Amino acid sequence: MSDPTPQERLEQLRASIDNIDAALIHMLAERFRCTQEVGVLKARHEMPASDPAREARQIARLRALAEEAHLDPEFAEKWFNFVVAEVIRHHTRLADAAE
Ligand SMILES: O=C(O)C(=O)C[C@]1(C(=O)O)C=C[C@@H](O)C=C1
Repeated sequence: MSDPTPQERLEQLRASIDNIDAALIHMLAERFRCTQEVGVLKARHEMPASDPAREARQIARLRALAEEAHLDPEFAEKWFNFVVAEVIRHHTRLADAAE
């Protein structure tokens, strides 16, 4: 079989990107389902919304995984901090509603 044209190769790659983006959305939704339950638990038991020690451990772990996977560890850390900021916002809202 002949090599794909540049346009065909672009379309093949975009089909893979579409699948990866869909998987990421589903994984993020699953993560937020878990953190939502964590938020309810924390609000009910008056636990602090954030846990900086847990975050530090997770950042170290994710940076190491990123390096192994040839992904920029700075990017991995930024992604984690971005997601955690949103989680803490949700936790805080739940705690305020429980007061
Ligand atoms: O593990 C927790 O205690 C959470 O609330 C979850 C989570 C996270 O999204 O990974 C969010 C906030 C905390 O500071 C630490 C971790």
